[in-house]
Parts: sequence; C-alpha cells; structure tokens
Amino acid sequence: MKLYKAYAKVNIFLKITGARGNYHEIISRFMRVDSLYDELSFVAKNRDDAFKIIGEFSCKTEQNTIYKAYIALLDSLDETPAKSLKNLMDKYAVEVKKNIPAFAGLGGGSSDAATFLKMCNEVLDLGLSQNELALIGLKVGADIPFFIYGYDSANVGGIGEVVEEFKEELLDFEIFTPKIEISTPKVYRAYRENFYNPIDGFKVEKLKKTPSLDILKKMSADEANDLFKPALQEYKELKNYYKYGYYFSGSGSSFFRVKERKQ
Ligand SMILES: C[C@@](CO)(OP(=O)(O)O)[C@H](O)COP(=O)(O)OP(=O)(O)OC[C@H]1O[C@@H](n2ccc(N)nc2=O)[C@H](O)[C@@H]1O
Ligand SMILES: Nc1ncnc2c1ncn2[C@@H]1O[C@H](COP(=O)(O)OP(=O)(O)O)[C@@H](O)[C@H]1O
Repeated sequence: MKLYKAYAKVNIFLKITGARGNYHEIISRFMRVDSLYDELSFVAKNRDDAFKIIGEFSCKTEQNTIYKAYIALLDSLDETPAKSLKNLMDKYAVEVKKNIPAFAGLGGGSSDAATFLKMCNEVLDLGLSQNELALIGLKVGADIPFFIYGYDSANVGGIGEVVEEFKEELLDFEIFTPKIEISTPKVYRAYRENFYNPIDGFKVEKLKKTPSLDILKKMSADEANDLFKPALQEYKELKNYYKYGYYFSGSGSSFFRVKERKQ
C-alpha cells in the first residue's frame, strides 16, 4: 500500500494578535520540516475489528487526532460517501510509523490528522477541495489547515484557519526536543493571565512580509515566540535545556535552529 508522509512543522515566529473565546488569534510563520515525518498507510485488517490505528501512541484510539479526523470527516459526508468511508475503515487499519515526537510543538498529531483526511479523499475519490478539508480539519485542531495545504512555508492567521503561502526557500533545521510533556492549553492560559500583549496590525504586516531567515537573524527566541516566556514560567525545567541561538517552536517543548540552506 502507498506510504504517505506527514511532515512536522516549526513556528519561525508566533505572535498573538487577540483573543477569540478560549482561543487566541495568532500570526505565525509555519515552515515544513523536510527531514522529519511520520509515515501513514492503509493496511488490511480483520473486518470484525473496530476502527484501528497501528502505531506507538501514548493516547487511546478515541483521543487520537486520526480517529477524531475520521469522525469529523464522517459527519461532513452525505450518506453514500459516508458508507464508502465506513467500508474502507472496516477493511483497513491506519498504520503509523511515528517519528515526530509528541508534546513537541512540531504538530505531529495535527499532521497525522491532515494526512489521514487527504488519504481518504484520494483513495475514495471524495472530491473534497483543500478548503473543505481544511474546515473539517479545523474542527479537530487549529494546526491542521496548514498541513492540509502542504505549503513549504506559510503565514498562518486566525486561530489557524487562515493559511497564506509564503514563497521562500525551505530551510534545513536542527531540532531538539526536551522530554517535557508540555500542554498547549496550559501555555496559552499562562500567556493570557500573565503576558497578554497582542501586537498591532502594522507589526503583523511587517512580519508577514519578512523572510524566515531574516526573522531568525533579527529576533531573539522570546521576541519571535510569544509562548516562550509563558512556557518557561509553567515548566521551569525548560530553561535548563535552552541554548543560545535556538528558537522555540509553538507551545514547545522543541527548540530549533537553521542548519544550512537546502540545496
Ligand atoms: C501552539 C501551536 C502553534 O502552531 O501549536 P503546537 O505548539 O501545539 O504544535 C497552535 O497554536 C496550537 O494548535 P493545536 O495544538 O492544533 O491546538 P488545538 O488542539 O486546536 O487547541 C488546544 C488548546 O490550545 C489553545 N489554543 C489553541 C490554538 C489557538 N490559536 N489558541 C489557543 O488558545 C486552546 O486552549 C485550545 O483548547
Ligand atoms: N496522531 C497523534 N500523534 C501524536 N500525538 C497524538 C496523536 N493523536 C493524539 N495525540 C495526543 O496529542 C498530544 C500531543 O500532540 P502533538 O501533536 O504530538 O504535539 P504538539 O501539539 O505539541 O505538536 C498528546 O496528548 C498525544 O497523546
């Protein structure tokens, strides 16, 4: 069966622009990490088994983003394609070779979910557009739309649903992930309680136009990512891992820096 790659991402910058209910509106440059991906495939399974995911996960199937994406996709389909999808998942399990660390700020769970949605769309010929898939994905997680579009680099806004390609060279990253299980909601909550200071529209426009390499030359780790200070506050041990010249991805715990330009 065909292997599908679910790439990791890093957030070159991540700035908060406001609040939306329990969520935060952001402007962030997402860049795909070419060297780090999970591998997904459909493999034949026993028809009697329930929805099955094969792979090393720390969560139950019901909590897996792949299962949540399946339910969201089922809900969005008419009767006939929904039947085909159920039939597909009766016959096949989703096998995942997990390479992207979890709780890492690298979007592993979101990328798996996005890839699963694209696999179903392709295999069943559902004819869903990228925008439609992104909206289905958004119900499962804010990072999923970026992975649906599959751009190398993009400015991501709203809570994650506005994805605009940013044309630039893909960078090669060195990444390390401290073994700290960071909770994304906890970090956003700490930001809102103690660091809330949304940036203005002028700064947003400037950031959106700046190439990633320039951002990384001009900004320090805490200037580039509004979630770095709240993460340090909530997870004190994080500071033992921080090395000068590295940047913090999303809500963490990964740090990255550019290795070299991709050939
Ligand atoms: C911080 C970022 C940066 O890319 O990613 P990670 O570090 O998790 O990879 C994202 O904003 C995370 O996206 P994702 O991890 O998909 O978030 P979700 O599952 O949708 O939301 C989990 C929780 O995080 C908070 N949340 C998430 C996104 C957002 N824009 N504002 C928020 O406040 C909310 O409390 C929400 O209930
Ligand atoms: N397909 C998946 N891959 C990894 N983690 C998943 C997946 N589905 C659900 N999870 C759960 O999501 C959390 C971590 O999400 P993940 O996407 O790996 O991290 P992050 O949001 O920091 O990039 C953990 O609670 C993990 O058990």
